[in-house]
Amino acid sequence: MSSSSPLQITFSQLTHSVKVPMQTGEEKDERSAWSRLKQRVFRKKTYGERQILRNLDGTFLPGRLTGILGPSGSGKTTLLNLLAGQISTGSTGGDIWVNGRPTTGAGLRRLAGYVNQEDVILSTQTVQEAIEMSITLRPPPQAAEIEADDGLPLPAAMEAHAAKPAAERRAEMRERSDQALALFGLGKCRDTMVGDAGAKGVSGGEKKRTAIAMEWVSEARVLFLDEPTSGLDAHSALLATRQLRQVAQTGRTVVAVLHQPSSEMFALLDDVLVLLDGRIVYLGPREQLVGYLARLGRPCGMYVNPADHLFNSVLFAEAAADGAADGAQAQARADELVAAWAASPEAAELRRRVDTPELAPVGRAQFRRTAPALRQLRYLLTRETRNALRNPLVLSIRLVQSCFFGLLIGLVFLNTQNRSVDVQQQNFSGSLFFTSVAQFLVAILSVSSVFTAQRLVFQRERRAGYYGLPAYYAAKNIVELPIQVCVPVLYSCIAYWLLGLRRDAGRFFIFVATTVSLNLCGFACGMLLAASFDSLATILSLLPVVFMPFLLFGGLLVNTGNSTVWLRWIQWTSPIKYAYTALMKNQFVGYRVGGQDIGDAYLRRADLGSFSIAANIVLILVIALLAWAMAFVALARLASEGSKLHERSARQEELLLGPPDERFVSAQPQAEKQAPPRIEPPSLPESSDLV
Ligand SMILES: Nc1ncnc2c1ncn2[C@@H]1O[C@H](COP(=O)(O)OP(=O)(O)OP(=O)(O)O)[C@@H](O)[C@H]1O
Repeated sequence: MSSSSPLQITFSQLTHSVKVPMQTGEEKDERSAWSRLKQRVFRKKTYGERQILRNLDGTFLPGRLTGILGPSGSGKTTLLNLLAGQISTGSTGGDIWVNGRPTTGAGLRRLAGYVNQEDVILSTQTVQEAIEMSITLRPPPQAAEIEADDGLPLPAAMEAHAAKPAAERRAEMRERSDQALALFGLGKCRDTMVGDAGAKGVSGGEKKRTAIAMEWVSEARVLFLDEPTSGLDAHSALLATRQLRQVAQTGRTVVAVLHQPSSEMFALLDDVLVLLDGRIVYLGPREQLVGYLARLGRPCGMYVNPADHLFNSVLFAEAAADGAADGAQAQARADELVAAWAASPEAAELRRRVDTPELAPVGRAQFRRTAPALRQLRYLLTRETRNALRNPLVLSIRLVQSCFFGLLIGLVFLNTQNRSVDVQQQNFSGSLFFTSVAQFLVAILSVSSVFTAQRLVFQRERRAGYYGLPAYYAAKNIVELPIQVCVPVLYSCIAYWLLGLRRDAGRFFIFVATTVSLNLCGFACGMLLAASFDSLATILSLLPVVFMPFLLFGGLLVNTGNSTVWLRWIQWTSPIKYAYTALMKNQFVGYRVGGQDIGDAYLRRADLGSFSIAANIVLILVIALLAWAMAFVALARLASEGSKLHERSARQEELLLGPPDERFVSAQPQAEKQAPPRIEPPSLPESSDLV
């Protein structure tokens, strides 16, 4: 079955460089401070290329755990991200192959699971829910699909699985998540929420293992992990490495960047890649590293951790000897180590492996898949609802806030209808303006603060292929909708009657419709801001710039008919103005006090335009729709930001499914091509083996 085929990743002459601003020497001149400032501000910045990875040749083998080691800044994360298709900045050169088929990071991303340093998981999910989300939204290939790779049409095979009764599929999912919980030692905390800095949940180690388990259950045949043990205590780090080794032993290709592995952790590695200054100084079996270093004249003592020896006595030899690393000396040492590696028999053996890779076919069932859109939507609706309910503080603050504003405005302008004509005009217009401003502003702030906190989760999940943007956006809006309706309804029920606005059910419903539309508009604008800027601080500093013109042209502060002509257009962009106009017309059209018609005359003086109430409400909704659409586009950009997620994805699949590169086919005997080595499906270790 090709789904069990091992995947060997090979790369040759891999380079990566980024543009960095050039350091121009500061002149020690006698020019005035002003001249120096001018020179600084107006000087044209020049950029130079910085090579982060330099001509790397290597291979990662299936069934083996490879550890990438090296000093900070040596390019470990860059290499991992490049292969996992997580980099879009800079320029990349060289070749990458999977089982001899040419590909790029974008192609590998269709096959590989990726765990980054941050372990971003929605904080209100429990460990079990997070793992089950991965199974539901990124279902592993079913037996039928694997068979399909051997001949049957794949869609038919997928349909066969989808046709299984829901209960049966649920039982399969539960069984799979139980296996993951056992394998990664997460049984004890299965029902604990993941948590975040604000609300403590599982421990750092458990969170990391949950992130790994989420990739494991998706059955990706390749796993890239960036520092899966950082921040863990020695025992948890060892446990995590042991689990990675077990995952590798099921035939998967596992590559992890490791920092300072202990001797026990080091002993669990099958292969080691040592990077220095963006170049390889060793790549091969772990057990041969010590012998190799001894041949370089750096023998490792019997009771010394080889990883410590590597760092302290080989990579940083000069620093150890002299107490400080001189730049030129360090460079010379790096050149020497790279040259020694290039001339070594180990490098020749590696070259042979690079030139004669595994050629087993890559199957369609090996590509990572996302569940059908409807299943995504159903799942996300449940998750978003659960998330809202598990954040009762946020929900209750919004409701309490609404009551507070309703009471505040109601009590300040209590029973305005019993006051004199002048006071009524002033109080009603003031309170209706306050209503418009408060409803709009509170909606913007509440949604942008909540969503900026979830931005990273969305970005990571979207990139990891959990769901499509339409399903996410629809679920987010559907779950938010009742809240955006309840908040203004609550406000209206309190404020309308306390204020003494016209006692007429029709007018009350118009008041509610206006505040609800305005809330929805504020919600959409908040989403747009949160999708466009990455921090709440940026949004808060930008908000006055956007908000003040809306406020100024909101209808109360400036009589637009008499304002500066070329600035009047701003009023047509202001949802506050439309809401205020609708509320004012609702109150003042035909409003009579003691038989005297005071409403229409007042409205004429206010010069709020000729649009009807309905037209004003429709215009608020049009702005809301525009902001919604723009927020969708901003989210789409956010999801693909920093990655070439969809880059020629179909073309990459085609290449991976196609025949191996000619150069490898001619290099290997015919017999090997016909009968690729087969790795049996994973057999799960007993959980008791793990600790
Ligand atoms: N986009 C970029 N622009 C400029 N420099 C970059 C960029 N990406 C990486 N670098 C630089 O490339 C070098 C390698 O970075 P990388 O993150 O791969 O190192 P690392 O070995 O993973 O380090 P660490 O162990 O500290 O995480 C660093 O000096 C880093 O500053």
